[in-house]
Amino acid sequence: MTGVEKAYGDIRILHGIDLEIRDGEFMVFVGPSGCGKSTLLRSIAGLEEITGGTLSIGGRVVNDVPPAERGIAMVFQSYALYPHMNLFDNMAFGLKLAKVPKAEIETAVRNAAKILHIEHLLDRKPKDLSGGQRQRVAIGRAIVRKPEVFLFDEPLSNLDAALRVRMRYEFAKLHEDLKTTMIYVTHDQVEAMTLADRIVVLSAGKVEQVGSPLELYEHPRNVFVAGFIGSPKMNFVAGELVAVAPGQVSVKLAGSGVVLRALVDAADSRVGDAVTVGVRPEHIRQGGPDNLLQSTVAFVESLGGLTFAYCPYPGLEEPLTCQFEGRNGADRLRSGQALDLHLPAEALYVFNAQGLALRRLAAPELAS
Ligand SMILES: Nc1ncnc2c1ncn2[C@@H]1O[C@H](COP(=O)(O)OP(=O)(O)OP(=O)(O)O)[C@@H](O)[C@H]1O
Repeated sequence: MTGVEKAYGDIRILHGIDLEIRDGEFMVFVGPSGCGKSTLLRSIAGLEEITGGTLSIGGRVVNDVPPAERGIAMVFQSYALYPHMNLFDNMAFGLKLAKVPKAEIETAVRNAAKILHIEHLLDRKPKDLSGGQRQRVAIGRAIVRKPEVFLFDEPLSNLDAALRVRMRYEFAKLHEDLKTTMIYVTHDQVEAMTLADRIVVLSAGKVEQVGSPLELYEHPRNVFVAGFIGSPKMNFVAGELVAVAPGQVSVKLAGSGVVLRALVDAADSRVGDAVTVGVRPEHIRQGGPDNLLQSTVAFVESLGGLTFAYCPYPGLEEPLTCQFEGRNGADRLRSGQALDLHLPAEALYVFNAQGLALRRLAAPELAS
């Protein structure tokens, strides 16, 4: 798609989206509530008419093609099953309307039911199913149509946490089996990270970045993507550049005046520039040779395998979130305890006053 725009009257929702989705790709649209991801998906489906730009599917411009002729099948968050029909009829309905021969419908529905492990439920009505089973029927209804593209709008958001994890795996498997292009909308970045071949991060109707999950995690383009991708969220600290050398900068932190070194490409940056330093909770260490912040632990959360320590620091509105492995004594951390936090230079991100990331140098020691 190129320059895709959507407005309701004067209210512009999508601001010129350029995006290419590859054949067979699992593409996830992610972003905060209201950013326009459902609108973009519905525009692809043809359920919304775009107000600018060009939308093509498989090389054919579909701007004026009705939804039923776009070769897509959409699965909604609400499942939209027909309550009075049993599962077989729910899945067969679209094919019956399209006057597909009976034997062919029978085969298609039974195949889809097999893929989704709901063969034994075909006589039941939707009300006699669990949430996860209803979700499968909704997917089954899409599968029988053999679309070129599957569109999923927050399909897991009505399910409980354990079932979401299970269904996440089922989605990944479905994609592996069918190898059909899938576009999946979610506001949950963990879902995006685990399912996607590539992720599109959207905010306020614009694309912030497109890339593989690890590209976005390791090389976010800007503060928004850095803060959105990764769990727990990246910590941010305001500061000012006090030294600029090839491949590295030194940043004086606002509030404390502590100077941290970061291995980033300093091109176009100058001493005196206002910057934001970012560090992921999982990259903070207890003690180390340099880049140290002396803090007092305010609060500890132990999850067994992992321990989170929340550590206030002068100049920070919120305490730094630090994530430690449960072993090596991290499980004995207590609130009130003094802690030297080591922020490794190669793990730091630096963003300029416009919020754009200075290019990070490869950090192989962190990749493992
Ligand atoms: N028919 C409409 N008329 C006017 N504004 C609309 C209409 N439909 C959606 N919007 C607005 O468009 C914006 C984007 O909505 P959209 O549903 O695409 O967001 P989203 O990113 O999918 O959010 P969520 O995760 O909350 O569903 C929202 O601000 C919404 O209020």
